[in-house]
Amino acid sequence: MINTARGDRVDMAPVTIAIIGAGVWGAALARLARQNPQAIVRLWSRRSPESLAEAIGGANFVLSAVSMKGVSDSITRLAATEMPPSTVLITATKGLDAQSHQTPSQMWHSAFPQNPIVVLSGPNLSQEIEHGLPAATVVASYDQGAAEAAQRLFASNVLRVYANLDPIGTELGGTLKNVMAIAAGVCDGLQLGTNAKAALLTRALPEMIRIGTHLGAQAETFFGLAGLGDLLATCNSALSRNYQVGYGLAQGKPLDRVLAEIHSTVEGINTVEVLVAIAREQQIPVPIARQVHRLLHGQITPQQAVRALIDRDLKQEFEDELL
Ligand SMILES: NC(=O)C1=CN([C@@H]2O[C@H](COP(=O)(O)OP(=O)(O)OC[C@H]3O[C@@H](n4cnc5c(N)ncnc54)[C@H](O)[C@@H]3O)[C@@H](O)[C@H]2O)C=CC1
Ligand SMILES: O=C(CO)COP(=O)(O)O
Repeated sequence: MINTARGDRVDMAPVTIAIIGAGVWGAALARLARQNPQAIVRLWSRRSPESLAEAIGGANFVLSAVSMKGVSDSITRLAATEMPPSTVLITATKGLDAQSHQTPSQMWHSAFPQNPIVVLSGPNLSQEIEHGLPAATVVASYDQGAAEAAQRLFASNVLRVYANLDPIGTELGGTLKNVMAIAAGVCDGLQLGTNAKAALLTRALPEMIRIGTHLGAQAETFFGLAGLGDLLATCNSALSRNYQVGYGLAQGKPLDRVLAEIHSTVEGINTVEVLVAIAREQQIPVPIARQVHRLLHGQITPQQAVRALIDRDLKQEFEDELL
């Protein structure tokens, strides 16, 4: 049991964390880590005056909060430093690699097989975190000690942190829900109502589980904060950039205009490509993701996407589910 009441850490020695990627999520995570009086927090970006080697020097934790497109490059940069194998690597990216279809934690593990790898993911809209609103998140690792160290580091009176032993499931919950958030934005943008939204989110979860378990996740993880929790947060918030994409498309705007207006990372756009490719190869039913994919490629209108989902062959509710 870890005592973190009111942010006090009775059992914690000073620790240093270097955060790579000073986007909105990296900045919010730095703010969260600074809640811990025992933490020395360094936030590094490609524009920082100091080198990456200097930024990570003596760090107990190195956390990557770069977008998916920056993960390979960040790995290459870090590999050129002399990071010791004891450094705990935390990944907070929600995406899938377009070429290898790997998750970020799998990529980090391939590059640094000796370092403990922790995934940090949950229903954590950065703007709410920046406003100091309370939230909960998950740190997951095959190395329980590393997950618990990350838990002690981030737990505070504004963040409740749970640990688990399923990094892939934790990571994929946050990644796959981005595709569903695009669909949810369409649903709200078309003003389809609460019944339709409940149906969409309920059917989204087994779709995420089918792909997630194929990729090595445990099904039960999708019922936790990093799965259902993040699905609910992202699909119900206009703060979500993925949701904003769906909402904008439902208003008849072209995708390039919607993306120009958002002017930030929208991971669901690339994730749906990987998700649909895996589903095709493995013949995994992902009807919502398929419609999102067709919509983003301009092959159908938002209205046609809704119609296509409703017109599917009738079936048993749990016929091909894993649960
Ligand atoms: N914003 C949010 O509410 C949350 C975001 N995330 C995830 O965190 C990741 C980052 O998202 P945001 O910070 O929101 O996006 P952002 O667009 O604000 O920042 C992305 C950051 O990645 C950096 N980056 C990109 N390529 C890089 C490279 N080659 N080397 C070094 N840095 C590079 C950019 O410079 C930028 O600082 C995404 O995977 C996102 O899904 C996760 C939880 C919450
Ligand atoms: O992952 C998030 C919240 O948990 C952020 O969602 P967006 O990337 O859609 O803004």
